[in-house]
Amino acid sequence: MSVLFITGTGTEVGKTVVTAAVAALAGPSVAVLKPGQTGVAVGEPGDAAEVVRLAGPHVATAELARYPEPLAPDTAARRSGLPTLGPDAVAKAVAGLAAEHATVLVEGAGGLLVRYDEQGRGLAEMAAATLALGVDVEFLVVVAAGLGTLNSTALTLEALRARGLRTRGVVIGSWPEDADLAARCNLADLPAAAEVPLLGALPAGSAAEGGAPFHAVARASLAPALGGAWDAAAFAARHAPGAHPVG
Ligand SMILES: Nc1ncnc2c1ncn2[C@@H]1O[C@H](COP(=O)(O)OP(=O)(O)OP(=O)(O)O)[C@@H](O)[C@H]1O
Ligand SMILES: C[C@H](N)[C@H](N)CCCCCC(=O)O
Ligand SMILES: [Mg+2]
Repeated sequence: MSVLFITGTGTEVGKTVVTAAVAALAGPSVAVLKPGQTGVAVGEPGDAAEVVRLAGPHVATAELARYPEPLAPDTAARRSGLPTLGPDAVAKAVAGLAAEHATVLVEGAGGLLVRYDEQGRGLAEMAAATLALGVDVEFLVVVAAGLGTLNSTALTLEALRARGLRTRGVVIGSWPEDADLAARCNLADLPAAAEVPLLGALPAGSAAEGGAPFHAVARASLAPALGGAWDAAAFAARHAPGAHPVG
């Protein structure tokens, strides 16, 4: 059983798409938990539904709190009068899912230090509470492709290390079709900035179609089993200007 907390260097960086890609490759026993969903009304599809659309109906999903306004969970809870979500409730939910599924993916809202409750606790505290229950946890950090990502990635990894939290690697959430010089250099420089491996890059547009096409893109875009090295040079060659990439 493996539990991966999926965070990012910010919001809209591609965490949901990467969560779906990891779920697509995780085999039949996989669950995705979105502890706090914001900006989505009751009954509307949120990130968990998007993962199922992309990865398939076999993915079990759960969500613990939902707030209508597209804000940080703590802010959205305060403005709506709905209860905040604390790390212990999330840890219990993760442990329950981990007892039933070989792979559990937990997608945060926004970046790592986004606050979910009045004490300012968030995904890092949720992971620590899960570890305290005896469930091993690693992080996957979803990062941007272009100029600026080296700093935001290094800051996020520094914050994880300062909290004693382990990171499996980083993944570029959306690789642009017309990658510029900075993006292409970042393929080589991200591992040094992050001090963990670059495990893949999801081409922009990957979320257009779910099911088999998405599974093919996920297979072509992520290191097998998110372990070992990922061939960034081959990826760059496949996505070089004028190339006709497959995934
Ligand atoms: N590789 C990709 N291919 C296609 N669309 C993408 C890709 N990455 C991100 N997007 C699109 O960009 C938007 C933001 O992506 P996503 O929802 O994954 O961000 P997020 O980091 O999960 O945001 P949040 O903090 O709200 O959870 C979505 O509309 C998504 O479809
Ligand atoms: C609404 C959005 N899509 C996310 N769910 C919430 C992102 C909160 C980001 C807070 C911040 O870092 O300023
Ligand atoms: Mg998301």
